[in-house]
Amino acid sequence: MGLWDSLLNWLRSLFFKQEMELSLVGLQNAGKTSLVNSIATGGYSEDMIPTVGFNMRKVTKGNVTIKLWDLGGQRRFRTMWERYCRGVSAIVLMLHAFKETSECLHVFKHGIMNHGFRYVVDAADRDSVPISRSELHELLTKPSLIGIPLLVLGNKIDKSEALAKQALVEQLGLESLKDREVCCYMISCKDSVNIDSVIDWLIKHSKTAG
Ligand SMILES: Nc1nc2c(ncn2[C@@H]2O[C@H](COP(=O)(O)OP(=O)(O)OP(=O)(O)O)[C@@H](O)[C@H]2O)c(=O)[nH]1
Ligand SMILES: [Mg+2]
Repeated sequence: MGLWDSLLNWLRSLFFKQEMELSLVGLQNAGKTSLVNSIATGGYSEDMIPTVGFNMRKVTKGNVTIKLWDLGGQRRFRTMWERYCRGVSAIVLMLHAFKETSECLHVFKHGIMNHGFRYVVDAADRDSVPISRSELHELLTKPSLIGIPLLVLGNKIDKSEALAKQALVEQLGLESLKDREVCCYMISCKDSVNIDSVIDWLIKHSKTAG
């Protein structure tokens, strides 16, 4: 980048500061805190501690300061989601979407957990799409959240059992959401797949600071 371009960018950043606030919701183990780390530093770790309550992180990308409310996904924290979604520029729903294979169903129907088996998923993972669907639709019925754009992120596409985007959109019933903008990306925090698209989407939804 030339000196002139750098100077222009610097001037632009002085005059066009943007800011946004968003809330990350989704079941436990979906990868919400991993996404925050990925956006903030590009780092990734297998050893994550479940979020208790919530964390707030501020991340700056170019001219945009993003205030992220990273909410705990365990059942006892889900009643807080609505409070932290009020007035934000966007709601981000994250989930790990795994398809149910016939072998997988067999394992669960017969209550066998064979650790040599290729599709070893725990019960919470197996149910994550239907539970995410009902939590999402319940959240979005709240009058305080009408019209807030929704970004759905299907995480962990590095895994072979990950669902395809179309299947995820259908299983979450996203097409029935008519009162707001809805967008969906399939991502991997582990392999940094589509994290750039997520950041671009967020930046497009920021507002000029008042
Ligand atoms: N394979 C794979 N694992 C991931 C990915 N993203 C996150 N994980 C793993 O998923 C686990 C849970 O990640 P967290 O970021 O703590 O999940 P969370 O949604 O913040 O969970 P709560 O805070 O309990 O709501 C961790 O072991 C991560 O390493 C991914 O893209 N691929
Ligand atoms: Mg977390």
